[in-house]
Amino acid sequence: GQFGPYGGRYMPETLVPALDELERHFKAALADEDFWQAYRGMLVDYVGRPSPLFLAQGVTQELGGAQIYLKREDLNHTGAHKINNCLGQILLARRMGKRRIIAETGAGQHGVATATVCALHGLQCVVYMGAEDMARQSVNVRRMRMLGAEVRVVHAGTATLKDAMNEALRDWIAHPADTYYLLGTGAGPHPYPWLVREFQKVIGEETRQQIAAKTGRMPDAMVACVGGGSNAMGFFYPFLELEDVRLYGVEAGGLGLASGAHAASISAGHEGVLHGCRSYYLQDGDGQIVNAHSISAGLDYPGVGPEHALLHDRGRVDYVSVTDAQAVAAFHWLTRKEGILPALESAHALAYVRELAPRMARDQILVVCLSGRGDKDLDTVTQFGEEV
Ligand SMILES: CC/C=C(/N=C/c1c(COP(=O)(O)O)cnc(C)c1O)C(=O)O
Repeated sequence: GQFGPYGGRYMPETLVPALDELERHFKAALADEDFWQAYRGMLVDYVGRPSPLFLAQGVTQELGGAQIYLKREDLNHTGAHKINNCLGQILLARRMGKRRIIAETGAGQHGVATATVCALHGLQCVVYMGAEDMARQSVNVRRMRMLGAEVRVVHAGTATLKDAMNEALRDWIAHPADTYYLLGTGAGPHPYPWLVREFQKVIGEETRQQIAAKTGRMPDAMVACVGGGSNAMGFFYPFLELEDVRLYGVEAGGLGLASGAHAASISAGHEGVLHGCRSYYLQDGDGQIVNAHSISAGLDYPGVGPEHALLHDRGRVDYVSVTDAQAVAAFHWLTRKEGILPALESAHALAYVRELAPRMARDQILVVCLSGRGDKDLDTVTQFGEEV
């Protein structure tokens, strides 16, 4: 694999030419300064980068510990970090002459970002989305369709992200020549985990420059939520070499790890293969993938990217989890304290910040990746409150 024993491309033979073609074009793009100039230009002029690094004084005072900075990926165009990856991959798709773009989505943020770059470039867009996720992220379904994408409902399995990814891969296997699969997280067959990290590391590169400019130092701790792992990996990657910077990846603890209803692939899973990639997955004794659960559609996936699996084994990143209830509480907390509505996915990172910050000294620095905005989650959060 590309990440120690993890990664690889465990896919049907019919996809090998498409994966080889993608890797060849990505390597050529990596060496093409014009490609990166075009990509970086769009990040500034279209996405609105650099995203702010905001010192959240309200929550810092309340918790009485570390200085808490928020990396505001929620302020990007389309409302999350997903656009960073989509802008890079759509330029690749054009280099490859592909006119039909497909994607999977769970929270709908990746789906909206894919539909956005397809509208921008006049390309056909098909997004696969589980029926469960279409219901709980309905505002994003409407945005995708308004942007001209065809949203295809997936009823199989739990009708969530894993099932949407199954259908997207089946589509690609059936149309490898004319179709580009715009994969939305740091998972899937090689070269996707590497490629997505390269298009998300701008988050961490900006953070490193911003925190140095604001404080003259590096952070003592960084926190990000982990679904497939792309916002966390993009955020952490430029800091991996700085051993004194503690890194925390927060998985979805759902109804609690003991309940079995969660999506904590590293905390409660083990090595296996899914969607073409060797990594950590939630599996039963026979190696069958078990259903994941999370209140947040974007974390509701029974696996994690291979680079996180390696960083876990090496002990470079601590992987923790918080429950649905803790995430919802953190959603209300940031909203009422800082006037910022976080995505439920990002609220998992914030819930862990509430535990970690008080354990740190006042002169220490904690940075958290606010991966997206919470407009899409208002109904979910309201309904959760009624159930309690
Ligand atoms: C690609 C499937 C995941 C999706 N979203 C995942 C997500 C995540 C988790 O995905 P990763 O960063 O890749 O772990 C975190 N924050 C927000 C705002 C998200 O929307 C999506 O479909 O929008």
